[in-house]
Amino acid sequence: MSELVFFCGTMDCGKSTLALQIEHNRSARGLVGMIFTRNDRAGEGKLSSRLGLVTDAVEVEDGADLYAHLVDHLSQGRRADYVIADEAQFLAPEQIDQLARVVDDLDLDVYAFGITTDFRSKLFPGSQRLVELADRVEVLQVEALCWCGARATHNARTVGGVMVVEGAQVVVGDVTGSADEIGYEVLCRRHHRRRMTAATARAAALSPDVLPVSPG
Ligand SMILES: Nc1ncnc2c1ncn2[C@@H]1O[C@H](COP(=O)(O)OP(=O)(O)O)[C@@H](O)[C@H]1O
Ligand SMILES: Cc1cn([C@H]2C[C@H](O)[C@@H](COP(=O)(O)O)O2)c(=O)[nH]c1=O
Repeated sequence: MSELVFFCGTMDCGKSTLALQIEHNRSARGLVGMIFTRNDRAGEGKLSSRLGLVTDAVEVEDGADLYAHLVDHLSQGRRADYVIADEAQFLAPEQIDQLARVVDDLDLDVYAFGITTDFRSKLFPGSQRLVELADRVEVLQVEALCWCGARATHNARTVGGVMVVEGAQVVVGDVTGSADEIGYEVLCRRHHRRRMTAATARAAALSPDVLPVSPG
């Protein structure tokens, strides 16, 4: 029985790496995948991981019908034995419904990868629909860590290392942004709630206000 599986986690927890491994293992056995992505940091039509691996993919445009894309592809006599959709948080809810239809009507496994929540800890609409429709939701086991050492569960957006809570839901970026750029940092819930990033925690620790005062 084919499945719609949603592999999720914070940024930088290895989702794209796992997508590339699934692709590698299946193609090594002669299977052919249809790979979708949207807004990958490596550019249009790419699925990339921070480990340096990258593969070509179909860039999903606004309004694209993913079910129709598969039907067209197959009716031209071309193969697709399974489907991978990376950065699935950026897909529209209707596109997730189309992926579920690919599973049910075309009998193909669909593996979707994405972050569940945005920088304000609100669900992305595409991820919400995946949680609603997936046969299985798998949280990645290679956990990213907060600066405090706890498991990171939330994604913070930063400007100059300071967490921001205003702005558009979608801003493509990385966890290694330079100081004055918009970037991201993964945090535990406690530090996300307190808006305490690695930079602000370091600054607080260096502040004279929190240095121990010697008596006398
Ligand atoms: N230099 C490195 N050596 C070993 N592992 C690395 C290195 N750089 C990144 N990684 C691993 O890659 C993970 C990020 O993988 P990636 O697939 O790009 O994440 P995601 O798609 O979830 O954002 C990191 O959590 C880490 O485990
Ligand atoms: C939290 C958050 C993230 N994004 C963007 C930033 C990256 O381009 C992707 C996540 O990619 P990854 O492979 O999982 O690291 O999402 C965003 O647009 N809005 C957000 O709130």
